[in-house]
Amino acid sequence: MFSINEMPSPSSLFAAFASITASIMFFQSMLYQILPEQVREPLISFVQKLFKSHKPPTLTFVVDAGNEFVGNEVYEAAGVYLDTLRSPETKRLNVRKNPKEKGLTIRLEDGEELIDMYKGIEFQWKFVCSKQENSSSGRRIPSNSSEKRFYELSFHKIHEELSKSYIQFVLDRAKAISEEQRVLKMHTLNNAYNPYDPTNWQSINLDHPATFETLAMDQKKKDDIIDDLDRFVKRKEFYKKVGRAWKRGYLLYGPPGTGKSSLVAAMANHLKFDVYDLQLANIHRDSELRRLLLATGNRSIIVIEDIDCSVNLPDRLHGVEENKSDHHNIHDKKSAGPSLTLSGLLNFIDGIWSSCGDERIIIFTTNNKDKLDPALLRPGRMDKRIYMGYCTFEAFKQLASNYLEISGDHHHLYGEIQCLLKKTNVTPAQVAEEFLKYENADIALKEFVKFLKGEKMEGDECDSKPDENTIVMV
Ligand SMILES: Nc1ncnc2c1ncn2[C@@H]1O[C@H](COP(=O)(O)OP(=O)(O)OP(=O)(O)O)[C@@H](O)[C@H]1O
Ligand SMILES: [Mg+2]
Repeated sequence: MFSINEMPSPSSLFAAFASITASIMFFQSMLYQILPEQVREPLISFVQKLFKSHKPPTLTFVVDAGNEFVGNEVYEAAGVYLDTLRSPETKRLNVRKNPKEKGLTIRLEDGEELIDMYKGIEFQWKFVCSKQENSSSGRRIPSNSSEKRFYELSFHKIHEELSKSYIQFVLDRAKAISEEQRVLKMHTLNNAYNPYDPTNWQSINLDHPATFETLAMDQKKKDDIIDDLDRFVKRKEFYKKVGRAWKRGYLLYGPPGTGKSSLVAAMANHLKFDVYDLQLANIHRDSELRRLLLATGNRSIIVIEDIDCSVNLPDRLHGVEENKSDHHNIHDKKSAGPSLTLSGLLNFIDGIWSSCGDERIIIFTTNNKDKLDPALLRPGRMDKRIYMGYCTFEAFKQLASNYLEISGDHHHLYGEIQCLLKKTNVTPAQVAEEFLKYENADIALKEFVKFLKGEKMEGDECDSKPDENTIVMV
């Protein structure tokens, strides 16, 4: 490039250096685009090793944990994301178990390094845990610790722009991973409920096994609910655009034992939302209701079970007047002042409170829809009403598959059972109860036929002769 007696100037040296660096980068991105995934990473890392002597200028971001008041999302995300990258060279990891979580939390230990490839470019992570000698130096140190923990993220200087999209990628991945690992919580009101204590919710892990797969319900209805939920969670921008609070109300109604509570659990498991079980009978005033609702987290389902009988809410129009006249409001007798009213509840459903949070689902359950105040059922309050009815043949087959491991539509008793179910009002809970009594599927079904005959209402007889060839089409 230069003749012997012609010394290169510093600027031409720098230009040559920059052009070599750019060529290497270009070569790497080309490799990234044209090579199949399996060989891409090893080849690129080989090329990088080849040029290792040619030390590129690096830029290092320090990602610290924040302080006790304001955390650092990038730090948290890095911990979660890096746990999914293991290098064969990793020697030490920090393992913890939070009593409230199911799994282990595994993080890098001091000095451990990892290399990640993003769009063909190398990003190097290092975890550092440094002891703080002098806590009066004015630097930010968590008050209960004399250690400073942080990650160093290093990369070639020319990739500063790309590093921002890489950090966004890490944040997004960590969010998705956390969602997968999320342990759902069931929040209930404290036993020693105190209306003046804002921390009245107590939580336990929600380990309800009900899922949409195991729920006995007609498939079309199930798909309709799943679609509705999925549409709701991905429409944040839409709700904002049309000026609506991002919430959805469901009313589940039907006889006892038809799966209303099971459906709530299936919804929570499907969406990975926490559940807040709001027992209205414990709440005395609208202000308490508001306080409790404000203390609920995002991505949650607020459930009010048996809305028709949990409280006797004063009528919306007569509200306080009725309380004063000592009508039949149970709360008013306990304390003076405005008690919990239907309008308080309606305000909350209408979303006045919802500016404080996102993604809330509100579910009311009842055995008697007709007893509800029509104001509760107005469109926009309860967006969807779902009837949970007596056991249909399709629901029965789902239960037979869950409890007796019978799959498909074939069993010589199915024809008779289908006929009997049409003439009987049995709930899925009763069917489940019968199935639990037997371990052998054939015996269970035979006994179940006897049970149905006992429950059967007057009407046509069903053919009780076993028919080996019955294939039931649904
Ligand atoms: N549709 C269903 N699918 C699967 N299991 C069901 C279904 N319905 C009821 N069960 C079984 O019966 C039990 C009781 O059902 P669940 O508590 O969901 O009924 P519910 O409609 O909420 O009753 P209630 O009106 O008394 O609150 C459940 O634990 C479950 O085992
Ligand atoms: Mg229930």
